This record gives sequence, C-alpha cells and structure tokens, in this order.
Amino acid sequence: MQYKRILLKLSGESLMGEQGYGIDAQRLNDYAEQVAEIAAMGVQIGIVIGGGNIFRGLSGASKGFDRYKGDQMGMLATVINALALASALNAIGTKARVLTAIRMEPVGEYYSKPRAMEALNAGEVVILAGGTGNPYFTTDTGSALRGIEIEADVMLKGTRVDGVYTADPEKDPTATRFDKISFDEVYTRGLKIMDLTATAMCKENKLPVLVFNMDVKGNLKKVLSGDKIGTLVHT
Ligand SMILES: Nc1ncnc2c1ncn2[C@@H]1O[C@H](COP(=O)(O)OP(=O)(O)OP(=O)(O)O)[C@@H](O)[C@H]1O
Ligand SMILES: O=c1ccn([C@@H]2O[C@H](COP(=O)(O)O)[C@@H](O)[C@H]2O)c(=O)[nH]1
Repeated sequence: MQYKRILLKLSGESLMGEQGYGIDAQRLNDYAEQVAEIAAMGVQIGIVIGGGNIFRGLSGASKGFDRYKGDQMGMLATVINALALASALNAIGTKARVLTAIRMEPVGEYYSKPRAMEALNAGEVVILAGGTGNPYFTTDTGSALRGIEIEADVMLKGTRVDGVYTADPEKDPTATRFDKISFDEVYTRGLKIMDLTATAMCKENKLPVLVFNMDVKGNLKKVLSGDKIGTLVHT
C-alpha cells in the first residue's frame, strides 16, 4: 500500500454534480463507495470536505453579507456535507464518525487529536468538519492543519481536475499538467490549486499533497495502489 494514513480533501463544489447547488445523491454515493473501497484495504482515513456547494463567506461578502458571519455559515455548510458523507458511508456498511471544529454535540463530537486518533486506530473513517473553526480560512487550510495533526502520510486533494496545471485548466485550454512540482514552484508561478496558507503549512510541515480527479470512479483506489495519476506537490 502506498500510504497507511491519509487526509482526503473533498471539494464541496464537486458534490453538487451537475445540479448547480447542494448535494447530488449520485456524486455523494460515488464518493462514499470510493472511500469505502480503500477503508476495506485497511487505510486510515481522515476526510475534510469543503462547503462551496452551499455557501462561501467570501462570495457572501461580495453580496453584502458580514464576512465573519458568512464564514461561520460556510463552516456550517461543511458540517452539512460531512453529515451527508457519514450517512452515505454508514448506509454501505463503513463506520464513519463526524468530529466538528466547533462544539455542536450531538451533531458531531468536538474535535481533538486524541479523539481523531482513537477513531482512526479503531478503523473508523473520521470526517473532520467545520474547517479550522475560525473565519478567514478555507477547508484547504483545514485539511493541511488536520493532515499535519493526525500525522497523515499525505494529503490527497480529490478535485475535479486531474492535477496541477500551468494555469487553471477550466479557463485555459493550453495549460499543461505537471507530474510533480515543488511547493516553492507552486508559489512562484502563482498556481491557484490551494490557498497560500494551506500551501505554506504543507511545505513547512513536509506534508506532500497529491492532486487528482476524484470524479473518476476508482481513482482513489488507484492512488492508494501506487498508480501514477495526478500531480504530487512536494517540499
Ligand atoms: N493551476 C491550476 N491547476 C489545477 N487546477 C487549478 C489551477 N488553478 C485553478 N485551478 C482550479 O482549482 C479547482 C480545484 O479546487 P478545489 O477542489 O479546492 O475546488 P473548490 O471549488 O474550491 O472546492 P470547495 O468547494 O471545497 O471549496 C479546479 O476546479 C481548477 O479549476
Ligand atoms: O476554516 C475554515 C474553513 C471554511 N470556512 C468558511 O467555509 C466556506 C466553505 O469552505 P471552502 O473551503 O470554501 O469550501 C469558506 O468559503 C469559508 O467561508 C472558514 O471560515 N474557516
């Protein structure tokens, strides 16, 4: 097995599938099945999921929302997605536990590293909801933070493009893909695959990031099996 313990970052925006808002049941189940498949292989899995399919504080602020409250709304959106994913995993027989960065029992248990480690060592999928618990951050930074805390071997950024490109491939058709790239080069080229805070944290704490397309079924298993897909971002 390529990695023993991973932090999987899932895009909230991808969760809406083709429907433009909210949670697409088919996409949710596809994600749950891919996670269940690698959980059955014995991989320890922490998951952070975004909230862009529901609310983002920054886009709220551009429409006149208070940023602080908008970010809290965004963090709650990630909790909604986490609950949906946990329930989809449970429905197919995979144990999953939601730990929240903001205290809100009984929706989820309050996050602490020992609690997360206990669940991971017991073979449960641990969904780390609510980002960092603080406004002015994103779930990319939440993923970096939790990945470092749980001592993950790698952060797998499961997104809707198949790696890091010279420019945003959804906007520039001439962009070309890297097989691997250093954090420094991501920074100097100004590549927007993760926010700068997340990039800096991963670099400083030597947490490699593998960016891959999670919307192709079977890709998560391929990553764990050592197939060469996606882009590895390294120190
Ligand atoms: N240089 C680049 N290489 C690859 N993707 C890039 C690049 N620059 C921008 N992107 C964009 O980054 C997106 C991936 O980011 P991510 O998975 O965090 O999505 P998101 O919409 O921000 O999700 P969330 O809802 O979790 O916030 C891709 O869809 C891609 O269009
Ligand atoms: O630590 C965090 C994480 C997230 N937020 C807010 O939630 C939304 C959704 O997260 P995405 O990473 O954009 O999917 C984000 O836009 C922030 O508004 C936060 O405040 N703190």
